[in-house]
Parts: sequence; C-alpha cells; structure tokens
Amino acid sequence: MAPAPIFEQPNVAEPFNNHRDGLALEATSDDIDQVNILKSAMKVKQGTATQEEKDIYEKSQFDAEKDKAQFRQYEDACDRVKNFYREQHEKQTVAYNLKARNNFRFKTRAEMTIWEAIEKLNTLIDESDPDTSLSQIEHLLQSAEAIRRDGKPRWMQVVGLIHDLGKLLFFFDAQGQWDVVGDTFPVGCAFDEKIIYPGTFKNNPDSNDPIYSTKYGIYTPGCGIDNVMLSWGHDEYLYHLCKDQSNLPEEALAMIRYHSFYPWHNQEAYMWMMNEKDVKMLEAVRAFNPYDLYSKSDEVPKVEVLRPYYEELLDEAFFDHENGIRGRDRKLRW
Ligand SMILES: O[C@H]1[C@H](O)[C@@H](O)[C@H](O)[C@@H](O)[C@H]1O
Ligand SMILES: [Fe+2]
Ligand SMILES: [Fe+2]
Repeated sequence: MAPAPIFEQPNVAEPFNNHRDGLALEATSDDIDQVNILKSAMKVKQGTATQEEKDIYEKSQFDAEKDKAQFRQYEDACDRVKNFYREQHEKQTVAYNLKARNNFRFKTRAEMTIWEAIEKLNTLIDESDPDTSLSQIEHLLQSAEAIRRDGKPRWMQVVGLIHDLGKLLFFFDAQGQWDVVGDTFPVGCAFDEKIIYPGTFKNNPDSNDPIYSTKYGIYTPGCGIDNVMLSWGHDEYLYHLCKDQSNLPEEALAMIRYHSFYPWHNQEAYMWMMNEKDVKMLEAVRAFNPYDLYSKSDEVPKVEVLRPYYEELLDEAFFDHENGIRGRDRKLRW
C-alpha cells in the first residue's frame, strides 16, 4: 500500500511558480504592466529561465579537476566538522523533519530586507564547513562575484548572493547547527553510503525502522526530488521563502533548494528518485556548484563597494508588485 502523503505535495500538474501568474491575474492593468516589465527584466518566461548572457550551463572559470583536491576533504577535517556530522546524522529523523516543517509553516520569525539578513548572518561560523575561514557575507559576495565575472544571468548572481541566507534559521528556531548547515540527504529511506561519514547514521533511530531503512522507504522510484523530504536546514527554509516572495525562476529555486544535496548532485546517489523535471534541475544545480565551492579561495570582496550593484539586482528579484516596493526595500517574512 502506498504510504499516506506526509509533507508538502506540490501539484506537479500546475506550472511552476504559479503564484506569480496567480497574482498577475488578479492585478489591475497597471500592475500587469509592472509585472511584465519585471518579468522581462528578470528574463523569466513562464517561471523558467531563458538563456541570456552566458548560458548558465557553459563552463565556469574554475578548474574543477585542480580545485577538487583542495576542498571538501572530510577525512582530514578537524574534530569540529566530524562532531557536527555525527550529531546531525543521529538527529535528522523523519519525526524531527515533520515537526520542523510544521513549525516553519505557521510562523513568521522576523521581517527583514535581504541586506539586513546578510548582515545578521555575518556573525555565524559554520561548524560543518572544512573550507572557509571567511565570514558568511564574504562567502556570499564571492560566490555572486564569480558568477558575475563569468557573465552568467543576473538572477543567478542573485542566487550566489543569497543562497546561504537560510542559515538565519540558527538565530530563530534551530536546535543547534545540525538542523541548519551541512550537506543534506533524504530522510524516510535508507541513508546512502555516499553521504559523508556514512558510519555515523548507525545511532539514528530511523536506521532501525522497518520502512525507513529500506532502499526506497516511503518513496517510489521516479517520485521526483521535490516530493522527497530532505534533511531540514538552510536550503529548504530559503527555498520556501523565495518561492513565495521572489521573482526568481525555477532553476534559481532549484539551485537554492538542492545546493547542499551533494550525495545527489556530486555523488550520483538517489538517482532513482528523479523525474523528468529533475534532469533539468540537476543540470542547473551542477552549474551553480562551482561558484559555491571554488570561489572560497578568491580574494576578499569589498562589501560597501559592491553593495549598490547587488541592490539593483535585488530590486528585480524581490520587487513587490503587489505593493510597488523595490526589492532592496522589501521587508521579507522570514
Ligand atoms: O559545510 C557546508 C556549508 O554548510 C554549506 O552552506 C552547505 O551548502 C554545504 O553543503 C556544506 O557542506
Ligand atoms: Fe549552503
Ligand atoms: Fe555557500
């Protein structure tokens, strides 16, 4: 018997980002003009990115082969990283994930602009990351700048700038860092050996569950990654915020939602979950990954010099067409 749906089941028959089109339908003609200007500014067509500037799939400036040996060396990582993952792998259960999602849905934790969020995040030191000694704001700007340097679309530069803002969760409802940062993995089915430190799942209660410990668990092959419950953290949190409150195309939303799902986009685990849409989304997530990872060695960006440029991008990506508020000024619900 198929298990009952236990978490958000997006209606895959509806066009993605239908929330935007829904708004446009109820709007006045002035609003519709504004939405159209905005859509063309973002080069968004039916919620999907068009090919503009340099193709997002065109090779990045980074030499992935050379850089690979430099980053994500978990075997050599310090105890801080190893302890982080031991705790995370023990505590990310189906039960916890249901609770976290439920809690998320019925609450607004803060109202802040994107730049306020960037500044607030800056005090966090990510315990899961073996590679960066830079602050969060520097990491975000480095990623964005690398995407910009390669001539990628403006919406993708925005993804670089915001992709880790979900780590703000740490200052709200989190139980620690284990439910905020680190790589993600599905819960509700067997933990794959390709997840880093796979041995640390043995104390996760779901490892002994008769259903969750089977290969497919509560899922069916081809169910689509959007229908899978990935361990709760900064990706999922920011994805929901952007889906509801931004004008970003679906490729951007996938980059945000799956950027930490290394077992999938980097190790080819869980391929059996994919549906047709995921083939395209995997390409997008992979196109983004080098900018997240390899930009960590670039020079330190000058925040105040770069800010005006990125505020213009935010104006487009977060333009509030209901109330006519510039994206940079918009107080988002966090
Ligand atoms: O340590 C890092 C960090 O927390 C990143 O923000 C996350 O996206 C990565 O997947 C993780 O390995
Ligand atoms: Fe991240
Ligand atoms: Fe990142």
